[in-house]
Amino acid sequence: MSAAPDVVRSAYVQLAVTDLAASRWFWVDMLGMHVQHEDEDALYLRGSDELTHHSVVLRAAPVAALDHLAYRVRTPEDVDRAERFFTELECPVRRVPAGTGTRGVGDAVRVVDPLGVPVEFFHDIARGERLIQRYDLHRGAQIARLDHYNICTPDIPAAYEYYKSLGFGCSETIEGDEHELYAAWMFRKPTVHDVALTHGPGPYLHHIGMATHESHQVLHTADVFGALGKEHHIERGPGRHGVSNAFYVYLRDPDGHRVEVYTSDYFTGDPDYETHRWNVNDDRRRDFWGNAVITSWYKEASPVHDLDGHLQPIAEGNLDESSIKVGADGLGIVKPS
Ligand SMILES: O=S(=O)(O)c1ccc(O)c(O)c1
Ligand SMILES: [Fe+2]
Repeated sequence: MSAAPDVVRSAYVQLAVTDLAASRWFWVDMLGMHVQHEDEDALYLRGSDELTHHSVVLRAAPVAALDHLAYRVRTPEDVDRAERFFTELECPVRRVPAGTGTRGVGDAVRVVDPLGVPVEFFHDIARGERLIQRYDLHRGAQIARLDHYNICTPDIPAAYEYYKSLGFGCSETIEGDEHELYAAWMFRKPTVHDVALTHGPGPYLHHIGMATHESHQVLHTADVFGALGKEHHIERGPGRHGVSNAFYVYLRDPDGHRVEVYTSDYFTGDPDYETHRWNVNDDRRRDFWGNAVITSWYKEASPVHDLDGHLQPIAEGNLDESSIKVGADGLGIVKPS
């Protein structure tokens, strides 16, 4: 097997959205992301800490879905490595030469990975103005940066092994009494995760985690949605996660794409970092204060495209979660209350 590409971090997401103006209100006016470029077809957005062209691309389309996730790799040669690695896995692979793909991004390769998720690997990307201390431009949720992706997949052990083969570490897991794996948080950058794997029917994009610097920004975000009578965009929280220890609120954008405003997780960069393991019956794992998790958080997620923009077929999860009450993990069967 050829060497895996050296992934640096989760870098940007491209979402298909059905109303660019409504999306602009949510992602720019409410979340406070900065517009790097916009035209009638798409918005290119980034957080205040981000020095590269964008971390979120919203593309006008008739159906809402994930176009692709994107990982930045360490060198241009790692784009070639990615092409070889996924070709050997017999995944759909497409080279996207500079200037033919996403605005601002150089030479890239797009694949449908073994989990059925469309993913781009790139190195070269245009730079943007340094906004870290442009406090005059920091607004809304004051999003600093893209932090992670959460994907729903029917076979967590297989997904875990796949991401391990890409060199990802594992910060935390949720496991059953017999150590069956319900969820795993995997990282390349030294924080809790670049990607989280959640058991259930898939492939789906469960959410995009966007980081702010402080928990008061999470609370303020919820207050502003409430003040505007837009509280229906708030799905879960604010609260404190067990896994990751982050403070969070989950929002749904106008198309239902789930966005987590997330802050205060922790460093995972030591070479001997050990995975922290939660039991699926510990009610503090998803919300450290034991608050139940709303059913929609388990049952709803964004469909994903293949490399030609067609929706991917969905496979059912392979773990029976019927014995676990709501607030467990994955997209479990919800027992009537
Ligand atoms: O709900 S969990 O505590 O499992 C959790 C932890 C970290 C996340 O980013 C997340 O979305 C969910
Ligand atoms: Fe998250």
